[in-house]
Amino acid sequence: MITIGTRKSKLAMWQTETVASMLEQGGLRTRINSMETIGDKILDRSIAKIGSKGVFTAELEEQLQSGLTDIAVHSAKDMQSQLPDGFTLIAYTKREKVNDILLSDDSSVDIDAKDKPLIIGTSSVRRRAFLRHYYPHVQLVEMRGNLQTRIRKMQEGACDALMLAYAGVVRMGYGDMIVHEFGVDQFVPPVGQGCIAVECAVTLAPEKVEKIRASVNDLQSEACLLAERAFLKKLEGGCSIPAFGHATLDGDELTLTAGLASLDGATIVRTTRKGSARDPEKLGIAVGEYILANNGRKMLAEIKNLQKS
Ligand SMILES: NCc1[nH]cc(CCC(=O)O)c1CC(=O)O
Repeated sequence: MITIGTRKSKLAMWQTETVASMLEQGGLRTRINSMETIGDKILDRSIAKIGSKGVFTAELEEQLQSGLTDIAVHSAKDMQSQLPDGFTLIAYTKREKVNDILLSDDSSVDIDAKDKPLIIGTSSVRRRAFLRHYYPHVQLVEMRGNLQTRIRKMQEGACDALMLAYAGVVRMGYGDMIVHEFGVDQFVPPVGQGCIAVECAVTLAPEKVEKIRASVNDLQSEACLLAERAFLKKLEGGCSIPAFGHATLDGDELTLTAGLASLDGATIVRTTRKGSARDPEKLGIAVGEYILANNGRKMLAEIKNLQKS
């Protein structure tokens, strides 16, 4: 029996049920133990302001630590690059499409019509920075809460469209409200987008770890995610900084595009590099070092300063 901890949100439950059914197909019995975390309860402040460290994960990790659960299922994107001591990610699912999209009730929404006013709801610092950079005519409003809440706020008039990850929107069944897909060349996705990650305590029995990996882990996703996460760790970042990183795999060759934007979108530093899939972290670290050395370190200090105020 594998006991799975998860947040209660619809997306978290969808992801957890997906992983549970992969485990069941691998011949393992499962039980789901869902809970509401601090991050789910605080909806009136942006995550960057609450302090992103573990607001969605700390309580799930307590359950892993105590042995109440064997694994926790998360959106890989929401995981800090440096997990607390004693925890590790052991499996990554095959990825959904990784790009961002615009969601709206109004199919006439056209972000490229630069003479038409457009209000977009998002609280992601990366999406805000990219929008300011590539679409300065767009007006931005803060938008938190789960997908269903955000759609309701949009329908009540808070904004014309929401900017979201394709993966979450399609998983929740709102694919028919997509009015625009952003290309990953300009809007480089955040580290981990579209992938589900399995976390456990380092004390979990190795036989269980192996069985879980055998039914859930996708080796290509894993190579990409290890490179992306090594990059983010080099920047000491999580989802509260406007960093981005997207790896793809072709045979044995990994390609990582990653970088950092300033909060106002005025400056974007990025690079693309190739490396071996046999050592994904080496590529992630090299790209992180390059970004830090090429204005990234200074930009990070400025970002942290602005977020304090
Ligand atoms: N930060 C919330 C979150 N975490 C994962 C997803 C979408 C699915 C994914 O990328 O795995 C979302 C919503 C969004 O960013 O639109």
